[in-house]
Amino acid sequence: MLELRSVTAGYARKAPVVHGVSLAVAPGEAVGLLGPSGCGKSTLARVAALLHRPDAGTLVLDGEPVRRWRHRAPRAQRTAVGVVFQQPRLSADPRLRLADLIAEPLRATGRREEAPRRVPELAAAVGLTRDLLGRRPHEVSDGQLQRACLARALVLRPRWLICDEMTAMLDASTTAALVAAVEDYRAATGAGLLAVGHDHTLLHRWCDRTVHWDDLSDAVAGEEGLVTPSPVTDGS
Ligand SMILES: Nc1ncnc2c1ncn2[C@@H]1O[C@H](COP(=O)(O)OP(=O)(O)OP(=O)(O)O)[C@@H](O)[C@H]1O
Repeated sequence: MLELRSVTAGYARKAPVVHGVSLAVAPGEAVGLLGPSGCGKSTLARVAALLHRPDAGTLVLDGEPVRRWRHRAPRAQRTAVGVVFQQPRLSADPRLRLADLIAEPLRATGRREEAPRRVPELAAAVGLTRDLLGRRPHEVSDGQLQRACLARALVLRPRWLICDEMTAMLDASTTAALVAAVEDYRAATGAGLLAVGHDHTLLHRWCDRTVHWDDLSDAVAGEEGLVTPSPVTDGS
């Protein structure tokens, strides 16, 4: 399970943007998270991806509470989660050719020898042709770069995938191709998915269930006795 338990998070201790939010994704399950702009979905997605330490509450990955975040997180936890953001240009090193961008996590985890096999495999899975793999981000379209970012997110075979508005800036055919690539990956590996977005129609079609931001806070769930807040104890 990927469990967010009573998570409070934000950018200033005294003014959190996420207040006591709980959400669980089961292995193999696809959960869509809907909510208005600015409510805190991306912040919660970053907590789930171990990129943002919550002020309170717990992230539990496959039964293990996460105690350290970002580069301090244990490698096994860090690599269990793949993440794709809305704007590929903000998350892609402009100096890297797409092939190297896809292979980046392999190099970072000492597995660079897998790149010659994994990069072409993933390029085919996300619909990137060979010539595009030799180009740098400024030489490809947003859709092509997002395909490479999805391939990068999958290269370590994560058990959990977080797609934060992955297709928000893409046309219908690229959206369909990326969703199909995620679903093929999930069918092959049993990975769970948290897909964040605004597009009700897409998320309803894509996911096993969708949840709305307004229904996630403990103030709502607590009425049913579902959650107990627990403090973050360690790490940053
Ligand atoms: N790095 C940051 N520093 C300070 N405040 C931030 C930062 N990132 C986001 N915020 C603020 O936190 C709040 C929640 O932002 P977040 O991006 O999580 O919302 P969202 O629901 O994902 O919005 P959208 O759907 O528009 O992407 C917003 O008020 C935003 O201005």
